[in-house]
Amino acid sequence: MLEKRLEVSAEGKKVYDIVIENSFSNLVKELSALDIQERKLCIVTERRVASYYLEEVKSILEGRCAKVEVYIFQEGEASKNLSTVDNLYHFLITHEFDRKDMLLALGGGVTGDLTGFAAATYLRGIDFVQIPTSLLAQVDSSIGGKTGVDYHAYKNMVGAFYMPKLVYINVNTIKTLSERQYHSGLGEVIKHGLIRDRAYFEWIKANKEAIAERKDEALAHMVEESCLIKRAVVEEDPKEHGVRALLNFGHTLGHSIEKLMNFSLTHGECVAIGSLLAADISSKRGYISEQENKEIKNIYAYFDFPALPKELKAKEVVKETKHDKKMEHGKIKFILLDQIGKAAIYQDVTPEEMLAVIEQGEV
Ligand SMILES: NC(=O)c1ccc[n+]([C@@H]2O[C@H](COP(=O)([O-])OP(=O)(O)OC[C@H]3O[C@@H](n4cnc5c(N)ncnc54)[C@H](O)[C@@H]3O)[C@@H](O)[C@H]2O)c1
Ligand SMILES: O=C(O)C(=O)C[C@@H](O)[C@H](O)[C@H](O)COP(=O)(O)O
Ligand SMILES: [Zn+2]
Repeated sequence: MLEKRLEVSAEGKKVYDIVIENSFSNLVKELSALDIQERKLCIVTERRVASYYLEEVKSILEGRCAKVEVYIFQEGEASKNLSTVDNLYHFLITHEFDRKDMLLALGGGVTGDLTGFAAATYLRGIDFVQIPTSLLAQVDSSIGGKTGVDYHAYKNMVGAFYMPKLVYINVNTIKTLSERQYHSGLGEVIKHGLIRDRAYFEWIKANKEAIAERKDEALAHMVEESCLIKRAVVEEDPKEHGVRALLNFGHTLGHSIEKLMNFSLTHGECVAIGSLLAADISSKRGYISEQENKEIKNIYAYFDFPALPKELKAKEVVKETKHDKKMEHGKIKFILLDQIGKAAIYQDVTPEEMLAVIEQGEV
């Protein structure tokens, strides 16, 4: 039985727990600590996740709170927009949700991001809980309070920093993910090793078969280690004034590709492509060695990440980076690797450097 608890603090005070288990058995106990007895709960989820987990989660909550409502939307990044949030607001209003009620985000990063944003803004803020079911959401998006939606395909353009009251992870839900979506989550997992923790990167390399086979021990270790890394960064810099930008490694070009491909590639796949390109720039600058760059390429190759789509025009990919949220006074804050396990922010990466690594066609 897996039972881990990581406290997430801000300014020295605990804000919420990340509970890592391998079932939903303790979900009610954890929610009861948030006084759900008198509160209405709205499970926000999407069709695919609902087909796997809604009945189980709903049935264990029924009778434990004032009422359980369910709001279901169409799965996929194309739903992460204001229109879905608008429909959710309408649902909450017509079902008379008030400030004491609570939203539960049951699903991947799309569900967590949009539910968190609705919670941040509905009635100027109601409580919400993250119940992440994808690997990506368990290791990354459910932690740290970045909530939001895409706006006309511009990634996460509208949002708020808004903390959940609890992150409840059932690691076993990873088992029902498609191969593609599982690998997508590994895009963020490898990022954690690259930016912050060489030993974790080495562990990923040494355990790649167990990771690929989704062995219980490998999943438990990977989710916990990534949560520890993400927690450390967001505790240090909750609102991305500094070090939190390192979590954006691979995202400057990754988000451009995600938008230009109209979400036909997943977020994690685009982050992986963006990470390989950022590693190439780091290598060309002599920050990491060719050998280190090869090690990075090998691990992404092992997990079969897609190549940069041929139909993309390098100039358009670079142009799109102008909409990055890390832009300051017209200068992009680009994350490069000083070494494996150590990333840094650079404000002098030129469009030509980005063009060169895209056009060299090695990714
Ligand atoms: N807020 C943050 O800090 C943060 C961090 C990283 C990514 N994100 C955002 O997260 C999103 C990507 O998250 P994602 O990859 O989870 O996407 P997602 O929510 O679309 O889930 C991916 C796919 O997996 C399916 N799925 C989810 N859980 C499942 C399960 N247990 N079994 C079977 N299928 C399951 C979903 O139906 C969907 O088709 C992007 O929008 C990205 O921008 C946010
Ligand atoms: O938590 C963070 O901070 C991150 O940057 C994590 C990223 O993996 C995530 O994709 C995030 O949503 C990107 O943020 P954005 O501010 O670039 O939209
Ligand atoms: Zn990401």
